[in-house]
Amino acid sequence: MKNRILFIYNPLAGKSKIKTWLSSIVECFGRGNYEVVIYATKGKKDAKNIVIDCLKRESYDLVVCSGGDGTLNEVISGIMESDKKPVIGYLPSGTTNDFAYNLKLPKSLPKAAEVVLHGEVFPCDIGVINGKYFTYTAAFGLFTDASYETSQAQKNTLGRMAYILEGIKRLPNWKAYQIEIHYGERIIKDNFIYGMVTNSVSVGGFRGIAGKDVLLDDGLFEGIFVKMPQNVIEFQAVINDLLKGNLNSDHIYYFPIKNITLICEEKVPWSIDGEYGGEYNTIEIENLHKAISIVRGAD
Ligand SMILES: Nc1ncnc2c1ncn2[C@@H]1O[C@H](COP(=O)(O)OP(=O)(O)OP(=O)(O)O)[C@@H](O)[C@H]1O
Repeated sequence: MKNRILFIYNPLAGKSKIKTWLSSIVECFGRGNYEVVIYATKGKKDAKNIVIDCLKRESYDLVVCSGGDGTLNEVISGIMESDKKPVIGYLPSGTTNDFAYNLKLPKSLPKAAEVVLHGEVFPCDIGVINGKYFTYTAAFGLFTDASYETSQAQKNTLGRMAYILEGIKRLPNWKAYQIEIHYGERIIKDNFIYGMVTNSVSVGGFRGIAGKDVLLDDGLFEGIFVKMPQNVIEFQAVINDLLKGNLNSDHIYYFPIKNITLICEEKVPWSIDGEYGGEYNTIEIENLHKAISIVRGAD
């Protein structure tokens, strides 16, 4: 009997790059002796629902998705909510593809399809934030709403520049949240303009933003929380430190996280893997150690 691939792609992700390569990808899977079941997503949550539905009815050896970090999040969430846990393959075709950078995947989609068939399967940590899964980042504050409020049309025209322009528009309106952070035995109370819990060397296309110690399977996330600057010069210095991954700054709390709770009197909007994740007073985040199996490329 042939091995089976469930292949889900977002036809609008990035600049609809997938449409050029669809046939080459299916041919590649065919050469690998796989039977391929294909779905194009039609909107939000579609990828997640397809995974849950298909895995309920049948068995697949691989679930492969093509799209950006949002589509990957939905596929992983679908697998996390299913009883079956097939290996995940990823063909990055989104705008920034942050998580793909961790997986050392080629930019060429047919080459990434070869990696899906012949790469290394490795167990990867996944995050859960108030019951929702995340692959590589959960964040609040400065710029984070740009990640989900930038329109697909803008992204399709300008690529990653669309996110940067949306981010710049928000610069004059930075806001601080008074938050109590509980992790391990420690409690931190401060005013924060930005916070991120991440498992990625790249966030928003900025490489090295989470420091040099990122491992996807160590059971730990990197936590980065930026205190409110006192003036514009301090603000500029903090942004520079953050974007350069200079995290040993007096303005930044930076520490490893297994579990964390954040409490704020006002509701804080969160971005989860670059999509809108809801607004909360209390946030609980946990690292689910080696919860999924995903294919990665070689160095
Ligand atoms: N046919 C569709 N029409 C509109 N939205 C879709 C469609 N298919 C999927 N989506 C939604 O679009 C969102 C963003 O998609 P995705 O992450 O794949 O691409 P992207 O935004 O271009 O890439 P990136 O996340 O790297 O910026 C996802 O949350 C997904 O649910």
